[in-house]
Amino acid sequence: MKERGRILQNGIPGEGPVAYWMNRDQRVEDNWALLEAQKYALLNKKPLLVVFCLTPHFLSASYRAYHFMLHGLHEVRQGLLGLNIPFILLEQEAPLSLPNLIKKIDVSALFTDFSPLRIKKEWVEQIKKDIAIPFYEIDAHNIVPCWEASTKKEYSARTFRPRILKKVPDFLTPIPSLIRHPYNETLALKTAAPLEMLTKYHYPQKTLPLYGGKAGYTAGMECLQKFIKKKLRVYKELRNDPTNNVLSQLSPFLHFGQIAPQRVAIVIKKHGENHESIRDSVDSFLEELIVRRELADNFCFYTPSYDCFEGFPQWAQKTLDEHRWDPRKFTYTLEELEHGKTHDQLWNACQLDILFHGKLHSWLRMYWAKKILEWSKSPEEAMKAAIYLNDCYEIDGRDPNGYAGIAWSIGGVHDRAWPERQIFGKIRYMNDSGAKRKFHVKQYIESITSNPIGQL
Ligand SMILES: Cc1cc2nc3c(=O)[nH]c(=O)nc-3n(C[C@H](O)[C@H](O)[C@H](O)COP(=O)(O)OP(=O)(O)OC[C@H]3O[C@@H](n4cnc5c(N)ncnc54)[C@H](O)[C@@H]3O)c2cc1C
Repeated sequence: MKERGRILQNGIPGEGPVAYWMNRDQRVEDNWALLEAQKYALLNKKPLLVVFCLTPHFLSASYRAYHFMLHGLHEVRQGLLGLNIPFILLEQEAPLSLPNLIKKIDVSALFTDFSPLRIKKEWVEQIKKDIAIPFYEIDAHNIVPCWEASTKKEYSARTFRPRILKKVPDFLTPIPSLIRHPYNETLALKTAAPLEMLTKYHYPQKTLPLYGGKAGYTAGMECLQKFIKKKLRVYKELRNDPTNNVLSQLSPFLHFGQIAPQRVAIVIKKHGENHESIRDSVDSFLEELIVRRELADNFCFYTPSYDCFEGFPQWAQKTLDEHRWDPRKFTYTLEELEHGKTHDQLWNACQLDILFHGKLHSWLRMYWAKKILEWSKSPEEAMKAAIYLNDCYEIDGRDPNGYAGIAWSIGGVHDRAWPERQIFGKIRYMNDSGAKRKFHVKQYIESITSNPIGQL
């Protein structure tokens, strides 16, 4: 089998259980990091436990994101209990209190999943300093581990596609199941249940929860089945039409790792093999799920400043600098943007869609971010505003896909130079005439303004 993990630190194993620090991949099923931790524990005849570190503030996440995540973790805890694997929820200064726990119960080896984001990298470095046991990282979020897919920052999907597609057959393999763990860990530790945490902390209260609390592995797999049954057939043809939303709606489940991209790819591919007539739609969906999604991880992994102007390619920085002082016909404050109070009806509807529903259609996300560039005093300000709004309100925000998508829209990342114009320079421009050619703009606006279900 191909290696999906790497050693973060060698060390001297403790005498106690093996621990999996669950972070980005919040599921029991199809989780390579948990599977590897169990393999190690079985080999060494050790108990196994899972630790989740809860921080009441995470980037700009609001209550809606915590609500979705904690419901998913509730299901994780139940699933682990049935497999004789304790689930520990660490609070206080989590995850920096993880080394204390490791020492207290003499953990023999630590496993974690992979994230290319700065915050996780910093946590890993801090924890490495404070522990002396073996520490492993497994990429359970990408089909091809990020460092295997490419060893450098890729210029675009065109350069990344052939590299990753060459490796996909080696990694898109059947996923084994966990077994009921045969070695017991009797913890003298009292640990809280995820749903208790919903009321314990005061999370940023900007939004109502979404999906009626329907989060977690079961809800994610139901969403996948619904997509296959009702929308996949027309995915390629209608994917750019927000009034006919045929997208999978899987991104919240994928973002929190409640379902595995590898499982989604296996199920979709199998369905395509059995239904030749929808082959184009299957290929189009797998391009998004595998190539575009893993390209976003590649961007964040190899670009320390993935959320800043400095993360843009040189040509984009140059052209934006040349147009830095171009007059702006409209500028808006963050508050005006946040409440959808601009002159542009379509943009306001997009922003209300984000506020009410926590998820904007793919095509509209590009339009939404590009207008923020057009109406901000500088590209830096535009990046800051777009990232804040995306991370705070989008249920799938705080994700490499979001940072790459915003950097694509505002800073030409993974794109090429286009004919030059005011403010944008050579960054690709979008306007509402383009939107009108693609879909019924008025119908979209009405569907949002007449159906508000969230609140500020
Ligand atoms: C400005 C901007 C902001 C974005 N912010 C986010 C974000 O915060 N979180 C997020 O997950 N995606 C983000 N995207 C990417 C994309 O818009 C979403 O992944 C998609 O809308 C999710 O809906 P879906 O699952 O129904 O999509 P589907 O079309 O059904 O796609 C299935 C999966 O493929 C992946 N995918 C689809 N499109 C892209 C893409 N362009 N880049 C990378 N992966 C993709 C996602 O994991 C998605 O869940 C952003 C794009 C832009 C332009």
